[in-house]
Amino acid sequence: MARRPLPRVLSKGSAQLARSRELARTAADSATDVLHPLITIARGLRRLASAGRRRWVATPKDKRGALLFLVASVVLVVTLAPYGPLLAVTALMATAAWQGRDRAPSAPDGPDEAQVQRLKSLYEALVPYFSTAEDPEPLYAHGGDWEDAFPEYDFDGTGRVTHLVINYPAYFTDGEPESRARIEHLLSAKSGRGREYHFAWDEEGNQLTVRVLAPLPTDIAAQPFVTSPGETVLGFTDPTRVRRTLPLTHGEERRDVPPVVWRTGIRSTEPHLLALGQPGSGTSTLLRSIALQALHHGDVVIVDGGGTGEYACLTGRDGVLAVECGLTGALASLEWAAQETERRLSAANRAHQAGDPPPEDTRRPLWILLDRPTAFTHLAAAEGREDPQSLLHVPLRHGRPANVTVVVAEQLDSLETLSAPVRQHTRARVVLGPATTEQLETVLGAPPHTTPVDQVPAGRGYARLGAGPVHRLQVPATPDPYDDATSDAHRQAVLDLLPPRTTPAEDAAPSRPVPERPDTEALPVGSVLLDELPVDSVPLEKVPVEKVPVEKALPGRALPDEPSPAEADSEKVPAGAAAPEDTTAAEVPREAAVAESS
Ligand SMILES: Nc1ncnc2c1ncn2[C@@H]1O[C@H](COP(=O)(O)OP(=O)(O)OP(=O)(O)O)[C@@H](O)[C@H]1O
Repeated sequence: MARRPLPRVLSKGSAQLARSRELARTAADSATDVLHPLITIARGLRRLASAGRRRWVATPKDKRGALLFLVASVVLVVTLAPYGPLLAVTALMATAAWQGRDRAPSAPDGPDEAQVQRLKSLYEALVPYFSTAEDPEPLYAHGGDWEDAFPEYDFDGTGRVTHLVINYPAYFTDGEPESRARIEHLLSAKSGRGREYHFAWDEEGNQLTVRVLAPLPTDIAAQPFVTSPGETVLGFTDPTRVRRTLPLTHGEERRDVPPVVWRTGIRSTEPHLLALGQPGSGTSTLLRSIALQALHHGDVVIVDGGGTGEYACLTGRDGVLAVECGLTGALASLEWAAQETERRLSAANRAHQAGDPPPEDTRRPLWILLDRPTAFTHLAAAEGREDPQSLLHVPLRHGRPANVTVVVAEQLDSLETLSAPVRQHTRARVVLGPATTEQLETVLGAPPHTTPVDQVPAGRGYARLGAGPVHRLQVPATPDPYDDATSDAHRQAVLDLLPPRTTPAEDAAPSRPVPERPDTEALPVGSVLLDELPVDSVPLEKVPVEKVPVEKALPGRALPDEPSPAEADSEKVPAGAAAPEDTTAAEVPREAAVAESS
């Protein structure tokens, strides 16, 4: 996002201030140049005086008389000698100038021997890639001159390259991803592993700029972010691609960090998101972070296929319509969400035709957050029931004008099990945790311009909004507050963001009778059913895993004792059981449109 311009008065004032500062700086520089000899002599006199004082203090008291006599004799001789005072003052000034000279060792002009060795070895390593036998004047040749090839370089304190500009011949195939990847791999290996490098290819100028990226901050906790409605902070990134910053607090400290902001709603070009990662990479944490932000302005339905109760803290909170951990509940909630999307669309259409603004009840954002939906896919196939993913088709396809947003978190290995609409309509993408370049490219649709590192902290990865640039991403720490391993500060940060409970804890005791409810089919399309449901919850500190069972509230439905899908997965699905047809469809190419996060 472009920075908002300063008000005119302010920007004019600051321009004048900057000009005055510049003038003052120039005047000070000129004065320093003119007065430099005087400054040097004054510094020398000061040094001579302090040396004299030291000498006087160091002289034993009984010898001070003799010393004083010697000095007085010299002064007398000098005074009486022809031109003596003049010569003495000249000698004193010369000595002071010598003593007052700047003694700081001047910085070496070029690289030291070890640095030259590093640059030479990089140059030699690049020769096979940047030379050809037909080139009459090769820029790269064994034993050749590296200085023409590397016009700019910088090293850190340990002597490793931190910035390098590389000239390469025009015939190098810099338009081919494979050729680039080879060079990038070689440079990151030769410049020192364990760091992340950013590569900027200037195809016009035949120059490659390599930069070492500072690690992204991993200590940013969940907190209220300064964003507009419709903006969700996915995490934080480098300042190179994103010019906007968000003011954040970190304990006592305040700092500005560039965010990756995802825009949803009617004008969004990537209204739904897919987050993928290895187990434990932090996709559930990302979903929790999104849920906490979504609850500021909207309602949330959570479908948790992982079945580990990671969203229990949201159960019964204001705006949380359901937290489903079982197949029956997931199906009921998603069916309702599909109907609600249709209702909103037709209500908005009727209003458009009547020339009215969209009705109020179609404007409040509705978020459908699914964690590991493929766990339900396997379970549904084993039980011969409908795949919950098939119910996402309507919200995915028509969600944008209806203010319905779908976020899916899944494990990388299950990408193929995601249904075609999920892969097609989720144009905002996130990959967290370790991933190969091929996996990143498959999910994001483009390779990142940085090298992946071996050790990735939880919540670290890449994000791409539509066809925009690939950003490095660090998700803010938003742990499950009921997890024993969560630190007190992080737990409190999440608890502070939770909306109040809609259902008081005492009312939501497990013994509370379930009210009589009509069957969903009998309800008028769009009835807000879920937010009136009882919440099986007990006081915060006692209950980690409770859900809002839609099915309990629907007397018409059978209520089997459901195992968590994760368990059922392993128990009921025979190894190699085929998934339903639509879930094994070949990878649909990602049509991307974009959004720049900044
Ligand atoms: N952004 C983050 N900052 C700090 N810690 C994180 C972050 N993301 C995740 N973690 C920590 O990493 C661990 C795994 O996170 P999480 O449960 O979100 O991963 P996951 O991908 O959903 O894994 P699984 O599918 O196995 O549950 C948790 O202990 C969590 O607190």
